[in-house]
Amino acid sequence: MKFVSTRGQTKPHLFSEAVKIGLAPDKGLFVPESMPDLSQEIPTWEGLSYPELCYEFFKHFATDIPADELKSLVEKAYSRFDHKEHAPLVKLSDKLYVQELFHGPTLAFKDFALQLLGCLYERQVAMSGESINVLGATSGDTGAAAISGLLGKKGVNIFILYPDGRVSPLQERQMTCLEEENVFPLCIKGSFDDAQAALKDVFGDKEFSQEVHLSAVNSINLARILAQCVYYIYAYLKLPADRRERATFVVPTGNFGNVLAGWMASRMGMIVDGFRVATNQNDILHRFFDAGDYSLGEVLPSHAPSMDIQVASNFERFLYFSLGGNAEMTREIMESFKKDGSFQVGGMAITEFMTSTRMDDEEIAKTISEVYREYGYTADPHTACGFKDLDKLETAVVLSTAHPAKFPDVVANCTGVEPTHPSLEALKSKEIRKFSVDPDEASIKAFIRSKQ
Ligand SMILES: Cc1ncc(COP(=O)(O)O)c(C=O)c1O
Ligand SMILES: N[C@@H](CCOP(=O)(O)O)C(=O)O
Repeated sequence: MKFVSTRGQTKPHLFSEAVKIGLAPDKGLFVPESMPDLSQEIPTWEGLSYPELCYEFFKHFATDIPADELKSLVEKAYSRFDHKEHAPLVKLSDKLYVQELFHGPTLAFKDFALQLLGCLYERQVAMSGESINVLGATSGDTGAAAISGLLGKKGVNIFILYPDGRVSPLQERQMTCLEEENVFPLCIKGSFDDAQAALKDVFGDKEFSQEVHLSAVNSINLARILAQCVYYIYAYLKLPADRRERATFVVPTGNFGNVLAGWMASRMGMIVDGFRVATNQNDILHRFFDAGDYSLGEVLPSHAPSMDIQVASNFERFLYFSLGGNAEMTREIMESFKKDGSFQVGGMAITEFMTSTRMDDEEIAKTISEVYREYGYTADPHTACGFKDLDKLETAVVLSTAHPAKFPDVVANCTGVEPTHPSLEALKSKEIRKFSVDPDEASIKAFIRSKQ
């Protein structure tokens, strides 16, 4: 299996090479050259453990990694989860399920991909003998998960950009209360979009990328998306057989990596009724799926800070596939979006298979209270965005993307009970260590160089 760029100006790469590069040199995103048809295999995976399922899935993509090595990488990646099922499916009613994706080391769904990516990078460093510099941008959860996935791995420096004051206090502590010399939390003035735009400019400098062996941990990295496909298939196989094809996955959405992963799994043969993109008040994606309007607005802080995003990276992959793999058109649209901050849908079909909802802060708070009262279930503010208009769906699987204890204040206000988690409690007495940088290419490159 090879991977090509959504912008069509990069030669096809094998899995390990595409993972190492992260962003394609033509500034596009890597995607599989063709989608494997897994429709016959998926039913045979019923009953597999999470790591077993992950291995079966990755065999189709990581074709340049020997099978026994891939198996042990996957086993190691999922050894630090605190639930034996890793991604348990909780039934709230006959028609309503929640898939809990917060049982990894940093209590958010990002752990599923970043624990694995950490192991893939460790293998790469061991094989090449070259150190790497990992650069990421976060609105709260990717940063902590990336640091956890890479902690203690030899030959890796970690630089994480995040918007100062716009992640939850405990999310910030997860990134900054560490004593490791090779971890650099970099706060910037501005929004996550500013951090992500600067990061893409840094990756866009091919010479610099090669000079410092730069690697990506955001969902621009194709390994992130592929790893996230697995829990959809896991949930699908845990549903009663007669509900599977009637199910809609409801996905709290920001950078569009999570829902894209599910949608890709469906294109490989996981037959479901559809996907629901659930946004907070930063609703560019809702406006697109609802009315075909893809135009930038200002990023507004919300109760669900990790979804305070307007420029969703993975929308480019969705565009590429929806345009039938037309890289030239994808490139033109993305370039004009960068210039004008909007684009017209034109001939692109928006299907009922991907629908959307939006919630403002008032609705998020109301929903956390209602879900707690009605089902005795504590939803974090991101997960809460998924609980809208569910009566319109035959069967809903809401992805629970973060542990409520990461956002204790808003949850306690809505339920009367403060959610806690021992790993977060332990951080409260530790010292914060962070660095300030300007969110521009030159300042970030200078900082990275100064740490070589
Ligand atoms: C808790 C939480 N929920 C949902 C999302 C949105 O996921 P995605 O960016 O993949 O759309 C994020 C951030 O990515 C998050 O951290
Ligand atoms: N919400 C994310 C934003 C980055 O998304 P990613 O999936 O591209 O890493 C975060 O928590 O940082």
